Amino acid sequence: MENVIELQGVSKKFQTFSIDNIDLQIKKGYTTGFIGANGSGKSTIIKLIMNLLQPDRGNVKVFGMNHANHEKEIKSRIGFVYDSNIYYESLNLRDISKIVAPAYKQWDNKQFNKYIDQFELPLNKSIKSFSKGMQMKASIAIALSHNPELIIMDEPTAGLDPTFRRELLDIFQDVMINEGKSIFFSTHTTSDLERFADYIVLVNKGEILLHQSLEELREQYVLVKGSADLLDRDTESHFINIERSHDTFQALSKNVEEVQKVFNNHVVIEKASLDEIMFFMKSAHRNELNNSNYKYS
Ligand SMILES: Nc1ncnc2c1ncn2[C@@H]1O[C@H](COP(=O)(O)OP(=O)(O)OP(=O)(O)O)[C@@H](O)[C@H]1O
Repeated sequence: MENVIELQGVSKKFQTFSIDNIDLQIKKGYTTGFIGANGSGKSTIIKLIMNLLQPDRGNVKVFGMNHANHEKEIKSRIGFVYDSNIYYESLNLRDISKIVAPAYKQWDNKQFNKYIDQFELPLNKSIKSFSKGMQMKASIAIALSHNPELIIMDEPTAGLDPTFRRELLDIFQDVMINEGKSIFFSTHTTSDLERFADYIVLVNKGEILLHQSLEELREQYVLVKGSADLLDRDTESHFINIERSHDTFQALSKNVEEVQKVFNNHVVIEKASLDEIMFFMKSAHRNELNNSNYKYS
């Protein structure tokens, strides 16, 4: 299967944070949701993909090309929505569209005006008078109006009200029906992903903890709830991570058959939500870092 984004052995070190030797392949024609706690490295990885940051080591390819030799072509084929306003604040949308349009061979002014109408944005007011949600809508309208093959977004639904968020997801779904397009976006709103992502990438402390199809995640991961006295060294080994309260526990497992065999019907087994998978894997990773013998997958 063809990849639109490929990171090979990519490392980037800041003073207090580092990404160390990561590999990541994002498949063409699918929506991939990028999740992880605050400060886990999502924006940094997106900036590396967009060449807004350069890796200390490793290789970043988009559409099979390196930025060093093909930056213009790569950027012209990407619709990029960044988590803060990258346009001049004193300009209005009419001015911005005039500046942006010539940069893209495929700019579609009719489509742009359609989005501006649909998103109820004013063309003549300066961007600085826009609310955060309006700024995000403006970025999305611009990103979608040059017929990009790949849409990369850093928290596009942040600051948007639930009604518009829903509308926007429908727009992205429409865009995806157009064969061959790919979406890669970071979010903290996992319910959005449960509705329309094909693949999920989970990052924690600059490491990719998980990259799987949403369908597989739904099938494999279960949340197990039971009485704490069922736990001992052997039974605990069937879990990725366990959260204990006084006399009960909740735990994440990837192997429902094993759990059923070990605990019979003494535990309750439910499908794990993305939030639960994220929570338990993140703390399993923390335990693993504290105790290098612990293995969570
Ligand atoms: N230019 C920089 N210089 C130094 N440190 C940086 C720089 N950019 C990011 N960091 C640090 O890298 C870490 C990861 O930040 P990043 O913005 O990638 O996280 P994130 O997962 O996008 O977070 P959030 O969900 O809160 O937006 C943070 O600790 C941040 O302070």
